[in-house]
Amino acid sequence: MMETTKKETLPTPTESVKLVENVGHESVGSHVSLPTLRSLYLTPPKQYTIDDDANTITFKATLDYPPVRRLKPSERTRILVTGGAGFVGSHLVDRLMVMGHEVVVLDNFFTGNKQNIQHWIGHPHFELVRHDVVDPFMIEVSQIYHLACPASPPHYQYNPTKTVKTSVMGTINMLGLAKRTKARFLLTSTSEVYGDPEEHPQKETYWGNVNPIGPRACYDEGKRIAETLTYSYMRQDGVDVRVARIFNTFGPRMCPADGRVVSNFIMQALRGNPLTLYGDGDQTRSFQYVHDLVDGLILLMNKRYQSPVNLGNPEEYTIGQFATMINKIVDPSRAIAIKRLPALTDDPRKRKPAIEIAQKHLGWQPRFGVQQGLEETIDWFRLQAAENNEAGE
Ligand SMILES: O=c1ccn([C@@H]2O[C@H](COP(=O)(O)OP(=O)(O)O[C@H]3OC[C@@H](O)[C@H](O)[C@H]3O)[C@@H](O)[C@H]2O)c(=O)[nH]1
Repeated sequence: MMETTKKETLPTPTESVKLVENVGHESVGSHVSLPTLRSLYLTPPKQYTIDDDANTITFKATLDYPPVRRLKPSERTRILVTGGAGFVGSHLVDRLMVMGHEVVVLDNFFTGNKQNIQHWIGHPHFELVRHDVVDPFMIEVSQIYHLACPASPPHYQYNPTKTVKTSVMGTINMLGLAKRTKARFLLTSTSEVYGDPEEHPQKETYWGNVNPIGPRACYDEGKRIAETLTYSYMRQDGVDVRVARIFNTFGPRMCPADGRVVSNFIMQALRGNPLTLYGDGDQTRSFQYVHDLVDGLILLMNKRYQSPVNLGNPEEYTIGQFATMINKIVDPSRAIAIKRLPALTDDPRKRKPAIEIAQKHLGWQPRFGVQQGLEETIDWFRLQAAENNEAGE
């Protein structure tokens, strides 16, 4: 069923409308200008040439790597990022590389994409290993950012047993590595540990309302046990741990077909198709731009706070409002068309982070308004569509 709705009124964004030009925090060396980061995904050097007559594509080696900060060897840290070729992982890798550190990426490329970190391959500070964290991995590192796990509901529900194994065995393996090497370990947990919350906004002290046998359980129970494992290794073995509970995040390098609301709505609007709204569209989410999340993760790793920390932008929208917003940015002249689909099982009705802990203990709060983040993300999706067309992919 397709219908056309009238424009909905959007809530006033809580963020100032001043555009963000710099990200990061000098206290942990993560500060960098936004144009520097944008050059890594919005204007990457073309790494192929096309011969239309012969119908061939020729890939080139990268000649110039992006500049990285000059650190003394004693200041440079060897950092492992699991899931480093994924959406969030690759932005974290960009930042750690630009900061001047040595970065080792593990990825099984189930949802990650080599292209996301292509611009670092061959760099003397960078290593890429195709590896599944379900199997043990040996290396000497000082910090571990453990991101590896599919995060989009259709991806993590595609093979739920594997998702549980990734969270449980993957986290045991990485905690074992942290224990042996005395590396600091950061788990990327999720707002999904709160399930369909009965407390709003969600504070870190809330224990959640999770259906342990539903279709989302492989992910939310998987991450809950990953948190349990993390604090068990801390108490039992003295591992120095950090836990980030990440709320809905969006940005360039989201997989256009990953099935989450931001990529679905943007792709549908760009193609001139109706936007698919699950259920009544009154369920809410709070969306943060990926650079804010990366700022928060690096601060968390480098500060001393060991309890879980919410990282998210409290700017809350109903999904119906969000559809209107995306449609308007993509094409202000187009009346929105909505295709209503049945509500998903166990879909949380509302979600919004309480961020007082991050503000107090990390000195972090989001800087990007949703509007600026969406504009940049839509620019990137447009670029992708043009490039894929050209490369015939
Ligand atoms: O096309 C769509 C896609 C999604 N939706 C709705 O939009 C809302 C958000 O859905 P998403 O799939 O983007 O993300 P969810 O909030 O359900 O899960 C996310 O939670 C936090 C993270 O850990 C993960 O990235 C992801 O699991 C849901 O209510 C969903 O039903 C639509 O209405 N239409």
